Amino acid sequence: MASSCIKAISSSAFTASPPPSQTKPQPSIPYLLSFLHATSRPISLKLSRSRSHNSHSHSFLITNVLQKAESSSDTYLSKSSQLPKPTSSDSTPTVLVTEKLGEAGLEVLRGFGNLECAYNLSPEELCAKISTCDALIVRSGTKVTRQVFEAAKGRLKVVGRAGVGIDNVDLQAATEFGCLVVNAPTANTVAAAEHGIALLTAMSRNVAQADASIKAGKWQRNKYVGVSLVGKTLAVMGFGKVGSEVARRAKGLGMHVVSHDPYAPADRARAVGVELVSFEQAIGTADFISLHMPLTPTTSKVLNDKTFAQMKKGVRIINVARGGVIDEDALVRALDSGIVAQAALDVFAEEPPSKDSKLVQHENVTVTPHLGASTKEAQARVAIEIAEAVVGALKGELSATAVNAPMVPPEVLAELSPYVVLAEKLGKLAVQLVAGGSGITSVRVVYKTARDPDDLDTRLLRAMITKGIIEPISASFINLVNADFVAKDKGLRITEERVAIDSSPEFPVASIQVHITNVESKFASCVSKNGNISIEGKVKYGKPHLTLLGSFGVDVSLEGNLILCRQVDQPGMIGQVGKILGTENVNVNFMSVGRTIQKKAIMAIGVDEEPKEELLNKIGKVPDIEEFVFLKL
Ligand SMILES: NC(=O)c1ccc[n+]([C@@H]2O[C@H](COP(=O)([O-])OP(=O)(O)OC[C@H]3O[C@@H](n4cnc5c(N)ncnc54)[C@H](O)[C@@H]3O)[C@@H](O)[C@H]2O)c1
Ligand SMILES: O=C(O)[C@H](O)COP(=O)(O)O
Repeated sequence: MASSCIKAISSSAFTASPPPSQTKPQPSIPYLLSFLHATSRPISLKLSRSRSHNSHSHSFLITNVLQKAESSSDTYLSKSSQLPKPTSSDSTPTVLVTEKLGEAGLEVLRGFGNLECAYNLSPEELCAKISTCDALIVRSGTKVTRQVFEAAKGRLKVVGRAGVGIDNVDLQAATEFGCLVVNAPTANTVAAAEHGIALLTAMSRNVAQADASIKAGKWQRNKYVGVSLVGKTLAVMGFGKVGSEVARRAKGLGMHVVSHDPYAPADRARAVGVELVSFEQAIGTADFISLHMPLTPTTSKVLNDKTFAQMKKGVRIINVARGGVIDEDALVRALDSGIVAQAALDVFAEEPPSKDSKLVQHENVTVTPHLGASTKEAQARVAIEIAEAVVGALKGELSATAVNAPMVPPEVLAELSPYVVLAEKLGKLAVQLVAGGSGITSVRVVYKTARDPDDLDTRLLRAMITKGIIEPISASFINLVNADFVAKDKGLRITEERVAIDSSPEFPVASIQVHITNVESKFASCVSKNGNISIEGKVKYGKPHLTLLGSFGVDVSLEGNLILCRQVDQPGMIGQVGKILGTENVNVNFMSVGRTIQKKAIMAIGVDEEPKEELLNKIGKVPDIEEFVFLKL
């Protein structure tokens, strides 16, 4: 039974991590140190202060006292060069850089240990070399696969991605092999936004085509008449770091800017003079569409035959996000039919694209080879940021830009592990209940527990709720280290409360509640009396269960996918829905009907596979089903 004692754990969770560019060394954490340095001998270190190339901050560089003299030179290798013999003594860390990195970052690395720059390595060459390296720094062109981690034989401790997207790093394998992955999430934002604007303006005035024509000896003034930007509508799809910077700049060009981002706070958009609209409204009204969402299962091929057909004839598309958000074959068809007048693309589903790609060769398409982050300034910032993050990680410091890491002592992790799964699922579920267009800014988490505050470390649970909420809608990867930083960056405030209950403290938490405040829901039944989206979960028999949805008590195992229906509480409802699922061969793994409130009930159905849209439509048409929602877990 809940006692009346409610103790606020933190009113704001966002005091821990400054932005990466201002990050100073954090106090070392013993278990992280042992995690990172499990296989190496202790290093004698001294701290030296150096001016960072980022004019806002100073940084501490680490110099190895014992090895400095012999490790100051680096080795540049090309693909054809002989692979080097191992360069490090046991105690001097070796950092391998496999793609062009700014000189300022290389300088930081030289000051730390052995530096090797070996560009254009084949996968085999990378695997052959990696067992001599403690850290690896890559950009988007190097695939850091499971084979690389296997070949590292436990020596590789850190992978640094000099940029945002880490789709080229096998995170699961990195984690399995105990290798920390860090990135530089903000350093190239402006560069990517500027490239988006460069493509927008170049495309609208046929700059690339006219340039090629004149170089081919032609003078085609009539052929390359362009279109004006002023007064035209630009739809920014994804109002995150890059999207909001593009919007700001497009406003300066006199464009009318709307944005679709189901998860962006409306006030942040309003501050830039941008209206958040639905997906259909955005693509249906735009003269130009600029893509800035991450590549996730939800955004994969989000521009396809069906969505191109909803666009204004003659629309123009810009993509500096990820190639996979467009169905490239469908784009060729849309270009051929004239629905899309022009496209300007920096990114491709496969990079580099094949030489005879119809899309690349299309006369109405302008392409660049993934240059979004490639300005001198951005590359200098990225290089310093990633070099400092890698050096910090090799020293065992917490990193604000870590994207994976077992940061909790194993015994605590073992005890919390079912609650960790529950926390992530609750976050994932809650975010899917938010109606598009209403940004999430405030989340309240309530833990019912019999434990003393000192015996319950909620950082991991909070991080997992944050992960569940943010990861499905963002390019960000969340863990204990970066959860608060990312949440703050996205304008999401998470507060925690502990409700003391009078029972055995054997289990860390009796239940976890997640309340999302000030949003609209796409499933009214999950809104509690105080107007919040409210859900509660418990661990039962070691498995996560949903136990409360708004004011309805339910009991549903959080596995597979979930269909929630609100219905009139009367016999025969389960049979009707079950029959529809059965006819379509959808396997129901559980079903539960929630408590009756004013002759209403909630039916929760767990299904293994994702039902087709037609099937869901059929459920929606069952008489006396008042609302329903499908949720992916
Ligand atoms: N071309 C380049 O060189 C280059 C450089 C930097 C970033 N990028 C790419 O640009 C993209 C954006 O990067 P960012 O740093 O702005 O990331 P971000 O996480 O700051 O922003 C992504 C935004 O997309 C929104 N979003 C998620 N799902 C959506 C959906 N279904 N519809 C609409 N919006 C959705 C999120 O709410 C978020 O606001 C990423 O794919 C990144 O990899 C490319
Ligand atoms: O994700 C990123 O940061 C960009 O796509 C840039 O990639 P790059 O480092 O290969 O230029």
